[in-house]
Amino acid sequence: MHSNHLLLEEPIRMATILEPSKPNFFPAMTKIVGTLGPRSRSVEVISDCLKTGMSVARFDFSWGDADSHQETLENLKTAIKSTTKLCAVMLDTVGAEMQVVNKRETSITLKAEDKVTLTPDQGQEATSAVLPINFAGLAKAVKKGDTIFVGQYLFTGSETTSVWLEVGGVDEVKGNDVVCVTKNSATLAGSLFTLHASQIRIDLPTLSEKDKEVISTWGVKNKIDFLSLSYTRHAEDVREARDFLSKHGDLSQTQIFAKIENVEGLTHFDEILQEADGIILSRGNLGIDLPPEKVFLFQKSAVYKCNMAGKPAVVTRVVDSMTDNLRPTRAEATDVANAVLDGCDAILLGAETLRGLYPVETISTVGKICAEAEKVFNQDQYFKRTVKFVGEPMTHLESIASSAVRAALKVKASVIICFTSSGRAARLIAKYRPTMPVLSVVIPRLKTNQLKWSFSGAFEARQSLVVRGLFPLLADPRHPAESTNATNESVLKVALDHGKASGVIKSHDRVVVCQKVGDASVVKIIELEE
Ligand SMILES: Nc1ncnc2c1ncn2[C@@H]1O[C@H](COP(=O)(O)OP(=O)(O)O)[C@@H](O)[C@H]1O
Ligand SMILES: C=C(OP(=O)(O)O)C(=O)O
Ligand SMILES: [K+]
Ligand SMILES: [Mg+2]
Repeated sequence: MHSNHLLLEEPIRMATILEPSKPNFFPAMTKIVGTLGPRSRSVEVISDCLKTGMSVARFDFSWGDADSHQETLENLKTAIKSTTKLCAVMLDTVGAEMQVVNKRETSITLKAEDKVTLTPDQGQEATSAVLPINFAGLAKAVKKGDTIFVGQYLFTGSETTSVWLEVGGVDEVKGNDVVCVTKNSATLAGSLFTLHASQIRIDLPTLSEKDKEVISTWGVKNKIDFLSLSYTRHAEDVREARDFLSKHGDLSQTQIFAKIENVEGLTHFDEILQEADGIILSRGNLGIDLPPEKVFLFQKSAVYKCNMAGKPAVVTRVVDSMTDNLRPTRAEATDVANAVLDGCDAILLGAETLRGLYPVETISTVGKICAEAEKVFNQDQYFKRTVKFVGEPMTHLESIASSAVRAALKVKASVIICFTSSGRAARLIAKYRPTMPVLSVVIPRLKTNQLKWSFSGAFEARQSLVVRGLFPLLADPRHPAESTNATNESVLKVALDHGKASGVIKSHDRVVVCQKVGDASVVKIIELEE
């Protein structure tokens, strides 16, 4: 992989573009989050998704009930066991999402220039003249000329099932109803339609009552690794969610990924990033809230800020057209590569895996594009920029982490092995974007919550599955966290054996190891014999 590293900033021979890539033991360093749903819930399909490279499964509670999501999760567990591929679980909230209430799930045809009334009266039937919605405050939030978008859940933008509406005049806002003019003809079809009013403050809580209920039941039961906090608009939203999680046992360890889905979230990005464990650039919704010509600017600056903060950045909605097609458009294929070059950690697939015809092929295609882009990622420039940003004096751990990456590059190591308990050291290494994989060896710690003793480590290992370049390995709890030379050596041997078995480490390879010896953090370079 790193042996045939090209630099885009240098003239490359065009013919080298066509050279087939060497197969890797893993599909890509960039991670893939797959939304599981009707097309991706059998053990067979999920197993194939895992084998192809999905490392986080997203359960989106905007649709479906807890029982069906539970069934899918049980299938995921079976698939994890049989494939021996690790996968983290992400619960995605409904949040401040406006939805059309269409109980009978009939399809509704709307014609351009016709009028349609949005009403909070959920007792009414959805027809081409009236669309009942789940939010009473719309009439107060919008004004004449505002734009409202209605699309199928996980709308791709290219289907014919979404409409743009324009809010009519003052006289057209009647009580809580909003009369709009339809701007294009379309047939709304699908099980759920979501509504998006452009650049408007929607006075709905970020954690809805349903979200709280789902987190405290489904979330607790399944010890979710990540909470994907839809429509995060302020840092306070993250603090409230954190506070809620902390009252639910194991969920105090759940990481919160703030989803930036509208201009309000974008405006408060810096403070949200400080509070959150990671960011999801929710380009589906944000992409219709922002003028199209501004979307890339948000992406580039948000990913940069996440990188400098050492927090994972997840980009959504990359290959919508693969929902119904085996090949992405050239624009989409280029977009995936650009997200990797921008520095993202993971790609989140929505409709493609949830209801698409080719969930496995999509993961495979996206993984291959990511791997190609990683080969030309300008690591040198990135590394220097990051060191400069951090400034001096660095914390000891940051200095150790960046030195490990530098040493690994200089000696052309095939992997970096990092011992960690909290996951902090491994994340810091990943922050410097080494070109080689990082095996993060998570050493369990014995902990107590006053009621019982248990081992830490499982959350920490799974949570690294969203970080670019990190490949976790959960050490046997019999290896105590208090490192002595003897335990360090025996754990290192396990990690090396694992690396050799999976093909990432070969004889005579150099390996950089980051570990504590006594009280001192050290970076050592070892050269393997046979
Ligand atoms: N059990 C362990 N054995 C050896 N070294 C460790 C262990 N846990 C962490 N380290 C090393 O200690 C330093 C601090 O890492 P960090 O991930 O912050 O550890 P912790 O989670 O224990 O605070 C790093 O150099 C890391 O590689
Ligand atoms: C992933 C997104 O959100 P949702 O949870 O609605 O799919 C998005 O808007 O890109
Ligand atoms: K959602
Ligand atoms: Mg969204």
